[in-house]
Amino acid sequence: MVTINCSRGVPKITYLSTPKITITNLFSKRASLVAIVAAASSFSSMSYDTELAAAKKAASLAARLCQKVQKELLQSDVQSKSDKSPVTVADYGSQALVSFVLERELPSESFSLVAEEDSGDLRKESGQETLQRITKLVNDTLATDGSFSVPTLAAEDVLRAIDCGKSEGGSHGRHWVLDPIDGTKGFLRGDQYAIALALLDEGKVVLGVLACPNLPLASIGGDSRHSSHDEVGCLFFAKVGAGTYMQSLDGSSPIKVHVSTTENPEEASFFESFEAAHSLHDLSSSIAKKLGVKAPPVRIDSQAKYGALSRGDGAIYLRFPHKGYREKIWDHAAGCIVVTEAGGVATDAAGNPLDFSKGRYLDLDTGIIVTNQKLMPSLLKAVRESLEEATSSL
Ligand SMILES: Nc1ncnc2c1ncn2[C@@H]1O[C@H](COP(=O)(O)O)[C@@H](O)[C@H]1OP(=O)(O)O
Ligand SMILES: [Mg+2]
Ligand SMILES: [Mg+2]
Ligand SMILES: [Mg+2]
Repeated sequence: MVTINCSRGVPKITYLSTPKITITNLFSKRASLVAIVAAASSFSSMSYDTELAAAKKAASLAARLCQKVQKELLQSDVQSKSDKSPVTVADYGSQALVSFVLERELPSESFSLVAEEDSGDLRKESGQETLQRITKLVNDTLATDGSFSVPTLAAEDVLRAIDCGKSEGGSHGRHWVLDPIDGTKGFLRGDQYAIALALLDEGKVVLGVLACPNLPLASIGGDSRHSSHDEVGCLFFAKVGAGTYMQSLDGSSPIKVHVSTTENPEEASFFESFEAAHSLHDLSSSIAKKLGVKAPPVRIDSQAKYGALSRGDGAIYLRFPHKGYREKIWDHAAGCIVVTEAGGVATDAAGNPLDFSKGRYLDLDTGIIVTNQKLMPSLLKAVRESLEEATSSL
């Protein structure tokens, strides 16, 4: 529902849930007309087509920047953040680029971005050389897209674009959610990583885009053989109620994708983090064994796992971070809609849906599990039993 409140002649529009328009305290006929036109145009944009096009463009350009850096990776491009996790010129450059492109492409919308990186270290004396390199990378990448007739961005513009990502998100209004490089450790190893961008509207994920520059276009499922000749670079995108599509980052026609429909755990393979520090591999293998999964785990970095799952490369994703780790919304928002619109289910270890409306962090029980609708009940049972066994053996 859209409510228009024109108490002082200025129409204020609030979205509620069902498609009905109410106009309260109208001041004049003119005000009411303005209000109805504004509501109708805002309402029609609820198809999120413009936002999706902008998100695809932003993530594809960011992927281009990241690919360039990964090819030329220099030791000086890697810094350590205060939590000791790595950050590269590509993480910063990707965030600046996505922030800049979204604002440019959607000038009529108020812009709120919840993103991983901030410019603190780049504003220090020691960060100046890195900042110059990032600024050049962003400008060079923008120049590869003919549609930006912008003058060259200055270092200060880049810092400002990065810092747009400080929003707290929440359950009201619209917020973009960005991980500029998800799986930085995979990126540094030359393996999988993703640029993950989603839009929250009133606390719900309404669209998501995952750019996975190193993911083969062909299946990476259990039995698939890979060769260095495999074509790589996938762009997954999903819109609420409209399904999930995949195209190549080079711009092939999108194809609709679906999760695996297997009901038989013996046929199901499962994904988990490459990094043992990110997820408890022993717990996953105990769950898989209980469930009857025969294939060994497929270990890859980043939300590329959600993308691979959405096209049926495997049937299950298990993620159990070590005690004390708090999951951030940018690590799951895009992946979650990509997999759910492809027919999958993503919950915490207790079976609760993931709630992206609580700010920058996800507030969840123990871990994240993803599979198809048919396997979910038996997966939840196996998770519960394995968690009970793990607790009783402490
Ligand atoms: N100690 C940790 N435990 C769990 N996840 C982590 C940890 N440190 C970083 N991450 C985040 O986990 C995600 C990668 O997960 P995966 O193991 O599935 O590749 C990334 O978002 C990564 O952040 P980042 O975005 O900085 O790379
Ligand atoms: Mg990081
Ligand atoms: Mg991440
Ligand atoms: Mg990241």
